[in-house]
Amino acid sequence: VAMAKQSVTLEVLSYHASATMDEAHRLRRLRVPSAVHFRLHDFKFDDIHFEDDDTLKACLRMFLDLDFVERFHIDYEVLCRWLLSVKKNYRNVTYHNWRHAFNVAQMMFAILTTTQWWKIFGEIECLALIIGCLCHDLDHRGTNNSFQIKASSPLAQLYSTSTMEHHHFDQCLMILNSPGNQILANLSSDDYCRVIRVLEDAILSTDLAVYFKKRGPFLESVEQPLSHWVGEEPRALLRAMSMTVCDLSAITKPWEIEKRVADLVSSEFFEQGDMEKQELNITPIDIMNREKEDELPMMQVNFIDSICMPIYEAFATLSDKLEPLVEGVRDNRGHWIDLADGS
Ligand SMILES: CCCOc1ccc(S(=O)(=O)N2CCN(C)CC2)cc1-c1nc(CC)cc(=O)[nH]1
Ligand SMILES: [Zn+2]
Repeated sequence: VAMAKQSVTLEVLSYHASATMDEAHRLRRLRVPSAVHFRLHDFKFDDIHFEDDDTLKACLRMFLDLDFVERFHIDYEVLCRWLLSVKKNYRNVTYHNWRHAFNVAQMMFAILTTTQWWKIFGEIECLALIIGCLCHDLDHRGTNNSFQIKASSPLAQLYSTSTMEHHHFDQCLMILNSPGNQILANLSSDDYCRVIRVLEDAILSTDLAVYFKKRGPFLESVEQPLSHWVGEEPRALLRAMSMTVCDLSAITKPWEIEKRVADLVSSEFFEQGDMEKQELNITPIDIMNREKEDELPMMQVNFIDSICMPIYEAFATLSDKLEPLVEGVRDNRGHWIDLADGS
């Protein structure tokens, strides 16, 4: 019986994960426009007018232009199925959905190519970073780590720290190992192990608690010459910080985009607050409490000052090509101040 149950579980897991054969077959035959057509190098990128198919084609374009398909002998139809499976394993939640992951991956692509930092990281680490961005919030339920603990959810029993981020990594591995989705199948075992190790570190680095721990040492090293970042530890630190820079990058976008995304973030926060009131019978923290909605603009100003500005300024110090990101944050700070003053 146990074996039977085990096989059923695996069946369900692999079915749930992998997209059907014909979806992948359909996607692989579509023409994939250029990165310039999709504006994938643009820091002001906006996915609002993208159909779901366009997001998948844009991901194919990123893999092709970063030369991953050639260098890692990735079977193209397997890549199509893997992308469909990743997208399928994002839930239809307000903010932490496929579109968020897609935008985070596009920002990583834009940074790696515009700064030429792909030369510092090399192909293996770039592959892990892009896979990490696409997978970093897999199966997000629209609730944060502290909610898992408060609700003593099954995930909190599995992982006591970085609860959601461990689950996202677990989901990422499950899809990478699902039949028909094994885009890393043709890597040497050394290369495979390196990708997985960098991948785990990248996804776990998207926990803001981890970012706070690592940011100090990073900010102290930004005055170092670029050669400093070639070293193993400095490179790992730069990768971790890059994940946060991409994860929070809506704050750098033109006001219309930032406003739209902040509405999604606050809606998801308020939905969690509602659940905490109704199901857990506790008063949610201010950022998740609808009754404090009028304080939202000031919260964003604090978010920018305490979390965002330091890291974007540090990145612009490392590469002046990233100055537009800092300008975007400064501009949005002004808009949030205006809204806070009720003007
Ligand atoms: C937009 C609705 C209000 O959104 C916020 C309110 C407060 C703070 S906070 O810096 O004070 N801080 C962060 C760390 N938490 C543990 C405690 C609270 C951050 C955000 C916010 N977060 C994100 C990332 C998901 C995106 C975004 O746009 N805004
Ligand atoms: Zn995220």
